[in-house]
Amino acid sequence: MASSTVRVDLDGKPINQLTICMIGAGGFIGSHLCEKILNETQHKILALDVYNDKIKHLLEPDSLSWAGRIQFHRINIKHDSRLEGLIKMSDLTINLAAICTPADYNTRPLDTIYSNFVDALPVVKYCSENGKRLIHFSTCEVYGKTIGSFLPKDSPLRQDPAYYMLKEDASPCIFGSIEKQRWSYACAKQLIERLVYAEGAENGLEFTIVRPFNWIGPRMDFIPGVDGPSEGVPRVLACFSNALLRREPLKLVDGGESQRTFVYIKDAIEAVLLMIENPSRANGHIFNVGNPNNEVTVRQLAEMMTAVYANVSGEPALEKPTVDVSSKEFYGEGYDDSDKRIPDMTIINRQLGWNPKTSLWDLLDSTLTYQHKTYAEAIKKVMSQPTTS
Ligand SMILES: NC(=O)c1ccc[n+]([C@@H]2O[C@H](COP(=O)([O-])OP(=O)(O)OC[C@H]3O[C@@H](n4cnc5c(N)ncnc54)[C@H](O)[C@@H]3O)[C@@H](O)[C@H]2O)c1
Ligand SMILES: O=C(O)[C@H]1O[C@H](OP(=O)(O)OP(=O)(O)OC[C@H]2O[C@@H](n3ccc(=O)[nH]c3=O)[C@H](O)[C@@H]2O)[C@H](O)[C@@H](O)[C@@H]1O
Repeated sequence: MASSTVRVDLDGKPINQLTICMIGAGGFIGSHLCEKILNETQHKILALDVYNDKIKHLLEPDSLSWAGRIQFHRINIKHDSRLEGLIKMSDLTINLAAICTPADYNTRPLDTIYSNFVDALPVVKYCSENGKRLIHFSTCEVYGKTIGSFLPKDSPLRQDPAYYMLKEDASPCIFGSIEKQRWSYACAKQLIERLVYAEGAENGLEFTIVRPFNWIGPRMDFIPGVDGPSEGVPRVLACFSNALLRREPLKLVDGGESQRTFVYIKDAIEAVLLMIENPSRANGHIFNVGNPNNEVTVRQLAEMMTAVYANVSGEPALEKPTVDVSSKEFYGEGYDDSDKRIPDMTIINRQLGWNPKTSLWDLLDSTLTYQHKTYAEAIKKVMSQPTTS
C-alpha cells in the first residue's frame, strides 16, 4: 500500500507527485519498476509497451488501490504518433525499450541497431524539445572487454583493478571487430549515450543514463516452449532455469569462463527510484548499477544454480549437470563476449548513497523458487506431449 505520509528526497526536501512516461514498462525491469512506484510512492505511470503480460497484475482489477495511477498504452515507438503527446504530458520519461538478448545481436543485427539507436532518437528529441527529463537505459556492455583481457593470460597485471574495474567517467569502450556482430547492441547503446550526452551539453536536456550490470530476478525473459518461442534463446538466467526445469544439462558457452557480476532486480530498482526522486543528484550523470560482490564465472553460476535448484525443487542434481558448447554452435557466427564486468561504485555511492544488499545465493534462491512455482507444472505438461518430428 503506498504510504500517504509526505516522502522526502536525500536532501530532506518533499517529493512532489510525478507523472512518469515509462517506455518498455511491460518488460522485466519495467514490471518491477512499476510495482515499486505504485506500492511505495504516489507517482503516476503512463506505461507504454507492445506487450503487458508482465504488468497485467498491476492493471486489473479496476479496484486496485493504485488503479487511477497507472495507464497502459499499447504503443510501438517505432511508428506511433501518440508518443510525443505522452512525453509532453509527463514530468519524466524513462526509456527501457530495446532488443536486449545476446542471441539477437549477431543474428538480427539490423533490428538490434534500429531498436537500440534509431528508435530511441525520437524519445530523446521529444524530451529535449519539450524540456522534459529523461532517464535512458543503456548497458554495462558499452564497456565491452576489459583492458586486462588483452594482456598475456599469465600477466600479474590482470589482477590489477586498473586493468578491469569499469568506471563511468574513465573506462574506454572496447569492442571486437565489425565481423563480430555481437557488438551491434553495445555500439548502438554507446552512440545513443553520446547523443543523449550531447543533447545535455548543447541543448540543456536533463538526463540520467543507467548502465545495468546483469540485473536478474523473477519475470526475466521467458521459458522457451512455455511463455516464449521453443527455439528462442533468452539470457543466461532463463536458459539455465529452462535446463533445470527440464532436467537437462546446463550449456556452458566456450566452457563458461566469462565472468559476470549479478545484482538482484529488487536492489537495482531501489537505485532507479533514487534517481527518479533526486533529480538534482542524478541529472547529468551516468550510473553503473550492479553488485561487485557477486562475481562468478558462468560455470560457477551454473554450479550455484544447480545446487540452489536441488534445494528448491527437492530433486537431486543430474550426474552431469553441465555440458560445454561452442559459441558458434550456441549463438552462431559473429559472437564475441565480455570477459569481466565489475562496476566501479564510486559515483553512485557519492551521488545517491546506494549499495546493493542481496547475495548471489539469496537472489538465486528467491528467483528459482519463483521459477519452480511458476513453470514446473507447465514444463511437465509440455514434456509429456509427443514431440512433433
Ligand atoms: N536486465 C538487465 O540486466 C539489463 C542489463 C543491461 C541493460 N538493460 C537494458 O534495460 C532495458 C530494459 O531491459 P529488460 O531486461 O527489462 O528487457 P525486456 O526485454 O524485458 O524489456 C524491454 C521492453 O521493451 C519493449 N519494447 C521493445 N521495443 C519496443 C518498441 N519499439 N516500442 C515499445 N516497446 C518496446 C519490449 O516489449 C519489452 O517489454 C533495455 O534497454 C536493456 O538494454 C537491461
Ligand atoms: O544484463 C546485462 O547487463 C547485459 O548483459 C546481457 O549480456 P550477457 O550478460 O552476455 O547475456 P547473457 O545471455 O545473460 O549471457 C551471460 C553469459 O552466459 C553465457 N551463457 C548464456 C546462456 C547459456 O545457456 N549458457 C551460457 O554459457 C553467455 O555466453 C555469456 O557469457 C545482455 O546483453 C543485456 O541484457 C544486457 O545488456
